Amino acid sequence: MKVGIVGTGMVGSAAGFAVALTGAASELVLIDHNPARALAEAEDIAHAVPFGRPLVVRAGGYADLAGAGVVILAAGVNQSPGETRLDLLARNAAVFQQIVPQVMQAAPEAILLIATNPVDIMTDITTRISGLPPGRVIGSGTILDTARFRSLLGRHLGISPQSVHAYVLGEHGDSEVLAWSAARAGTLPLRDFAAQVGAPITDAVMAEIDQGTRRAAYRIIEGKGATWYGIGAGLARIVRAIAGDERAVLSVSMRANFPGLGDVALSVPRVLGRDGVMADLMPDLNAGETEALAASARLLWETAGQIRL
Ligand SMILES: NC(=O)C1=CN([C@@H]2O[C@H](COP(=O)(O)OP(=O)(O)OC[C@H]3O[C@@H](n4cnc5c(N)ncnc54)[C@H](O)[C@@H]3O)[C@@H](O)[C@H]2O)C=CC1
Ligand SMILES: CC(=O)C(=O)O
Repeated sequence: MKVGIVGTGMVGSAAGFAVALTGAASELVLIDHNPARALAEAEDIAHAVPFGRPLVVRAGGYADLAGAGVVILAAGVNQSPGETRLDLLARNAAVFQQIVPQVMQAAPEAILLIATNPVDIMTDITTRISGLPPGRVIGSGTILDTARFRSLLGRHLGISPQSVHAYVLGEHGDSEVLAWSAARAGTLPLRDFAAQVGAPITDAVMAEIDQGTRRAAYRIIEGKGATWYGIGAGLARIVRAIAGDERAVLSVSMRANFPGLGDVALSVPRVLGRDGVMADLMPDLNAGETEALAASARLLWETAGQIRL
């Protein structure tokens, strides 16, 4: 499958690198406002191909997206230390008003995969600008937060994150909801597994994992200016699910009806295949998690409502 990436800064190039190593695509086209950057990233990623999977990589313009199955949108500004993702909205909405029509003109059949922050609102905006069915405009949403949650739970339990089945829901941002009550490890409910291995989930453990997940981006940005490896791998994972028609269950963002509110883009676990989102799966939540998810949805709905297109 041909994959395009618009915005080849840290996130876009990390996604391209992960696609090259995992074989999620057969052809990669890199586009950036700064053509020299796209050219340099294409050349650098091409040098990883002999160590990865067969792939043709090149820099190009929008017309080169023709025939792409997925186009990743990672263009725009990122957070400076102390900024929230929502602080980026006005600047990145202006960027998307410029790029989405050009992508649509060149590749009307493509599934759009949004990484730019605030990713849920950018997914909402892209759905509205493109006119595509919502299931074909996918935000990376909480795929990264879910990976962070699983990684910390796996470390606490002494098992691989691949054996942890837990999700982060709602906003990819400060109001996100860690779905503790639906979490499982191996075949067991999380707390039963934790008791068996002598690593109980105490309030202190929950607080530490919550902050470790929710505040991860802030810590990394403080230390090295931006985050890119985790999201690059997450974007490649989504591309692979689509390209292989995998029907994989991943927590991603999409504009959909939220009960009692209306249409809003946020993350729940969703089934992903060749045509994009095939189904939404709402985990069993306790009362506190249900309330937190409704609050996250309301925040996103109100913020998206402020954007005039
Ligand atoms: N969804 C997620 O989980 C994550 C999202 N992000 C977000 O991804 C976005 C990109 O972050 P970075 O790659 O670190 O930023 P970056 O500054 O390294 O790269 C952004 C790229 O976008 C390009 N660009 C800007 N305007 C453009 C336009 N009109 N057309 C084409 N290209 C344009 C720039 O030239 C630059 O190369 C940010 O909004 C960041 O917050 C970052 C990490 C995780
Ligand atoms: C920057 C960002 O959104 C993240 O690393 O979660």
